[in-house]
Amino acid sequence: MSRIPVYLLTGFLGSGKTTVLKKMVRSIKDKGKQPALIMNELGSENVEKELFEDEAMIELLNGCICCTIQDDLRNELIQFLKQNHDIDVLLIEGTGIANPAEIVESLTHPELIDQVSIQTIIGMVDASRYLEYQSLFQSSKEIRTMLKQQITSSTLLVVNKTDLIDEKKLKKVITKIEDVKMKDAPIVKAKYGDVSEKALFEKRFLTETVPVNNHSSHHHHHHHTHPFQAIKLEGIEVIDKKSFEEWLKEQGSILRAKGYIVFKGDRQLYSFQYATNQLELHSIESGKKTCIILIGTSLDQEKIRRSLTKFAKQIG
Ligand SMILES: Nc1nc2c(ncn2[C@@H]2O[C@H](COP(=O)(O)OP(=O)(O)OP(=O)(O)O)[C@@H](O)[C@H]2O)c(=O)[nH]1
Repeated sequence: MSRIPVYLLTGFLGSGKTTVLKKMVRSIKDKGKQPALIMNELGSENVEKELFEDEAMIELLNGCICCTIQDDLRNELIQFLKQNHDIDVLLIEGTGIANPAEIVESLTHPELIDQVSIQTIIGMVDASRYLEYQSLFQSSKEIRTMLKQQITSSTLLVVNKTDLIDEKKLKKVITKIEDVKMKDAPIVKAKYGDVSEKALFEKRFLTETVPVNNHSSHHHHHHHTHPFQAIKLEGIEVIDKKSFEEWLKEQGSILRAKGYIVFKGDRQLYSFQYATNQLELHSIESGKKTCIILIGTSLDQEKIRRSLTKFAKQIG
């Protein structure tokens, strides 16, 4: 099944997300394709809804995708994709305070990862307020943390509202962003979100499914840079628990792992969560296929597949 391309837009309140979203909707429609939008508002009403009257839309109200309604996003999206087969592209705008990593989290859930393909995470930055938001005296720790999370998980950074500041201040803003952003994520300057289509739509996130028992050599070499990746490994029958933990820790560039596994000598199916070097296991009813989903930067899928093959018993 082919995955539906997904574009994520993130950025602090008022940074210009909706401005860019409108532009993206227009260019998708100009190509004769059908976009759908997911807009997430903190309040109980989405005031921007009327701007996108013609588009299929899921509204997630009364909460931020990143905290209270992550499960909602996943479930709504699963339902939505079942019912709307004519959608070509999905655009997701988080609230101004969403952490995009949490949206990536929902989209790479085992139930959803085969249906969607994140293309890029566009981080909007309000250049005219950035220094103020970073200032210890003028903002709060929460705001600084939020901005940092948004910038570190974006695969393209749009420094917007450059019309409101001078060249010197802009340079300072860009230097600060360069200090925290993902290595391969480019920075583009913009006024009213006037970023080229090429920059906005370029694929900068890779989602792949890799069968562990695939011994044939038709593995593709990706020459493009993908600063961010999600790899789904499938076809694993049982795995040795101790080796699995060690293996996860050895994969330095993994930010997050999850999936369903069965351990050697234990027929129980587990859902596992791995973050900040900690493995959490929850036994679940059988009925799900085993898989391991890895999210990280510069992952070498062939190396990962080979090292996993060493200690995992495979299906087929
Ligand atoms: N001066 C200036 N204003 C801009 C620019 N980009 C957007 N704006 C204006 O800033 C306001 C906020 O822009 P939006 O695109 O709604 O920002 P947003 O990130 O969606 O805002 P939230 O919904 O609060 O999260 C609007 O009035 C825009 O017209 C820019 O580059 N320069």
